[in-house]
Amino acid sequence: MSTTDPQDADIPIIDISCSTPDVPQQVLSAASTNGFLFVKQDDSLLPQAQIDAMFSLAAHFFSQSVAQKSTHTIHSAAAGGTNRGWVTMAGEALDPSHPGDPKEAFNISPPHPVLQPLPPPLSDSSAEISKFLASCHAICSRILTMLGTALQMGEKEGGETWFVDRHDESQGPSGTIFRMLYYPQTHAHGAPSTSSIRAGAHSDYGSITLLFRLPGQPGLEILKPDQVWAPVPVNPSPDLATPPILVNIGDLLSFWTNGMLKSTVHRVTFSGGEERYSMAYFCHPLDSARLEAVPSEVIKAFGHKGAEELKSQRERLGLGGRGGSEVLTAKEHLDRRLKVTYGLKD
Ligand SMILES: O=C(O)CCC(=O)C(=O)O
Ligand SMILES: [Fe+2]
Repeated sequence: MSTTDPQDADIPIIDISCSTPDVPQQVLSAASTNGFLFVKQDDSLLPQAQIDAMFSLAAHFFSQSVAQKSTHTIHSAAAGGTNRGWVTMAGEALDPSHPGDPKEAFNISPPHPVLQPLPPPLSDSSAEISKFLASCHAICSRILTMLGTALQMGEKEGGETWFVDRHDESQGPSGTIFRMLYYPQTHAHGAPSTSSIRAGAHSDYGSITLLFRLPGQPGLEILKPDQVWAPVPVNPSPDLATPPILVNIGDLLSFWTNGMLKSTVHRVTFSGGEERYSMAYFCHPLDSARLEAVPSEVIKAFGHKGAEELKSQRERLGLGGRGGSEVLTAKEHLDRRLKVTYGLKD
């Protein structure tokens, strides 16, 4: 696999704050081409100051000692349980066929109704974190509604809010998780400096992901259909004062749409001494949501064109053993993925 010119990622920038009728169609088109789109940053969606504040908070947290960070180790009771808390260097492998990723993370789930226990300095900013998560969810809901509109979801079955209804956090628990990510200087932290892979090749587990990155800290690449890795620029347009939010489709929306929406494989790669921060909001449906085909004429017309891709995706994710067609719930699906990522035993 080779790497090509940045333009090759071919990801459109869409202004979802404007509600002209063509916007849902643009979102669907991007979601079913590369599975990636840039959402133009707009303070009415999420003030830039809030994004900046979260990055500062993350930098402060990760700068602490291992002893300070490990009081809230991932999956521990102190951190609020499964998939919450601090992931140490190489503590997970997004591509399980490779060693652990040389990065750290801190996972925060949305308040139910209060936030999980947090260590300093995150604990001093609970209100800001909750506000940020709520804004992220509102952006995801807007995109999910647009997808419902463009897919012409059956009115009798719920219409354009079909997806949003299944992501209504007031109705129960979900796998939604916000991750602060830190990719330290590899040579300074004893990680393997020979590899430039900082987050192994993977597709995201949930419905949609919002990714926040910093100017001057590239590294994300997507795998194009011709098996070429294409870099995704942090800011794709000189006209934009701040980087847009990168949105990508996860496995669940791909399953849900018979493979019409693309859950594209991506990775983070960069070599050498630089450190890098990013933040990802992984939006998941309610745990109880069933991953069955959705009531959409558009998906029906798409038919089984995505079947091959979906089959290989199921195999890649180790889901083939259930006959390939058994309907999973969102929670069953997520539990399987987390087990593989963290190397958890039954
Ligand atoms: O750090 C990044 O830019 C992307 C990370 C990512 O793809 C993930 O954590 O799922
Ligand atoms: Fe990802």
